Amino acid sequence: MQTIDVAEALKALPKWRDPAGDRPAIQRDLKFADFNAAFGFMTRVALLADKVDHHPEWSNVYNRVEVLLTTHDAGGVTQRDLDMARFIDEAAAAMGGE
Ligand SMILES: C[C@H](O)[C@H](O)[C@H]1CNC2=NC(N)=NC(=O)C2=N1
Repeated sequence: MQTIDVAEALKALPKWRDPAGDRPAIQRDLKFADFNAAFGFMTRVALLADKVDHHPEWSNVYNRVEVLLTTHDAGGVTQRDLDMARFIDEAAAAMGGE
């Protein structure tokens, strides 16, 4: 799949940033009211991720979730990451995350 320049991808995703690691990727850092809301968000995302076989790299500490998206096979950010980022933004909003 064709890769998309990270800076270009971020123009359409105001809540996301460039993690500036060793691979091209996009990242969003989220905070929820509590663990229950954070894990509810992760559950929503996990169900879609497995369905579409595109999985976030993420970590959770209590009410915080860090999500990184990249497409391993392509070695960069692709449309699949942008689609997942949009879903994540919707799921985060639904669970009161910001
Ligand atoms: C074999 C399987 O299709 C691949 O490993 C999938 C699984 N989930 C994935 N998730 C993400 N984020 N990037 C991938 O390239 C990817 N590849």
